[in-house]
Amino acid sequence: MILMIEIKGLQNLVKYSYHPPGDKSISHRVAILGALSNDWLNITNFSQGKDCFTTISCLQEIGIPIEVDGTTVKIYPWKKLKNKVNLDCGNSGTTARLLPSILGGLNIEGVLFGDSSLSQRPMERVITPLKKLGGILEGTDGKLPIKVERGWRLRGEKLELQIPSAQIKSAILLAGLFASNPVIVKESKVTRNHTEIMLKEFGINLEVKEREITIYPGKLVSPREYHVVGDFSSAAYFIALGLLSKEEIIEIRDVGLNPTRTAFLEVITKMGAKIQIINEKVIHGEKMGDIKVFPSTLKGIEVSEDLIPNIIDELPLLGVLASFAQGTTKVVKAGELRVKESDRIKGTVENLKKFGVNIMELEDGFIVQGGNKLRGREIYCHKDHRIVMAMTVAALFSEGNTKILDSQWVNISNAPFFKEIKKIAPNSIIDLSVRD
Ligand SMILES: O=C(O)C1=C[C@@H](OP(=O)(O)O)[C@@H](O)[C@H](O)C1
Ligand SMILES: C=C(OP(=O)(O)O)C(=O)O
Repeated sequence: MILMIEIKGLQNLVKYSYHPPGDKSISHRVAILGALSNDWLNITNFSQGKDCFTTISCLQEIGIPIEVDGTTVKIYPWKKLKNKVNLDCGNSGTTARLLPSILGGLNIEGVLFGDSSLSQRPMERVITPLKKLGGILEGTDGKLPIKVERGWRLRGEKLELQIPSAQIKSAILLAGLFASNPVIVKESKVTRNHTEIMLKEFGINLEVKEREITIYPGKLVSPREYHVVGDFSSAAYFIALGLLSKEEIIEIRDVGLNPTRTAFLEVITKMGAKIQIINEKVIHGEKMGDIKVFPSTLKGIEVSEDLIPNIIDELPLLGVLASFAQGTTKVVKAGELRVKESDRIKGTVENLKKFGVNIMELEDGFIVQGGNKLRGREIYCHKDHRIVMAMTVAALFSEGNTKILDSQWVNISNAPFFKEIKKIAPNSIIDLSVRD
């Protein structure tokens, strides 16, 4: 694994067809629903991110028989689960926020904990709504560790969410599977809807009216085979490379195009990006297709507030693209970025400033004055995969060399990231890893 890298900027890029790894959000969910269905399930193109294997090892820890062979994951029916578990959720917010509902629903006592980053992230946002449904659980000052007790008696309630978060919505919907009556969740803004789509794929009766979702408790039925579409968020870095390149170099293949995930495409198109979507189809209710990316001259934009939840993980990358665009780009109402794996507003602003970008930090976003000429630097990405990948794009279009001190964190969502980057930028990546 590459631990520390140096990136030589402004080298020749090579034409490449990028197949992103399986979608991270969908992989977490299909592993969880597969485990709950208590039947066989063969999952192909499972995510290559460590976070999804964290979910798998937590499920194995509670007694679900799961075999992993590369990107194929086989889930088997189970007879007896453990009564009491300690679950290490590592760096993964999705794991820590979705699994309390599973422990409660399956009547397992447990403690969920995580690494130093995850231990700083807010958990009250799932604890409070789960308690309203009848869940018995407690956090530690609103954070991890979370202690889940046995004996949940979940009832149907209508919950209105103030924070736009697919993880909170999904925690409630998963608890709804075990409730005595239908559970209704009303979102303040549309967030990614993979849980809703997948629950239907597993035979659950679910109604969606605008931002209001009703789940009718029921037994999950395994589809037996599930192919995960390519991860749009991983593809975004490669789309950015294709836009900034002087020549046409990138085509993205078999990528998820669920509209609640692709606000990045909407925003960059408004900035002047030339892209073409082809070969669209739907699998397991999820839209997918190929994206052709053409070199583009970009202009600054004010990102619409309503789109923020659907572009949230791509905002550091948008900061990078805005650095090369003409004019001003403004991102506001994105305070959620401060409570991700790191403070992503700080990490984006601090690092782009090092590259020489004219960027200003706001409480809930940032303002970039475009038209910058970037210069390579030594940077630290606060052990955050999305910051490492965004800054790699910046480094490839900077003069001189950039050293990324903590590049290994890409493995959280996309372990083969640098292997793939080397195929597009063969002379740009120098591996500085020190191995024993
Ligand atoms: O549900 C999910 O799979 C995710 C939801 C988002 O988090 P929030 O729910 O906290 O917005 C996103 O940032 C994260 O990468 C994955
Ligand atoms: C925020 C992220 O994930 P999680 O919340 O699952 O840690 C992410 O992948 O950018």
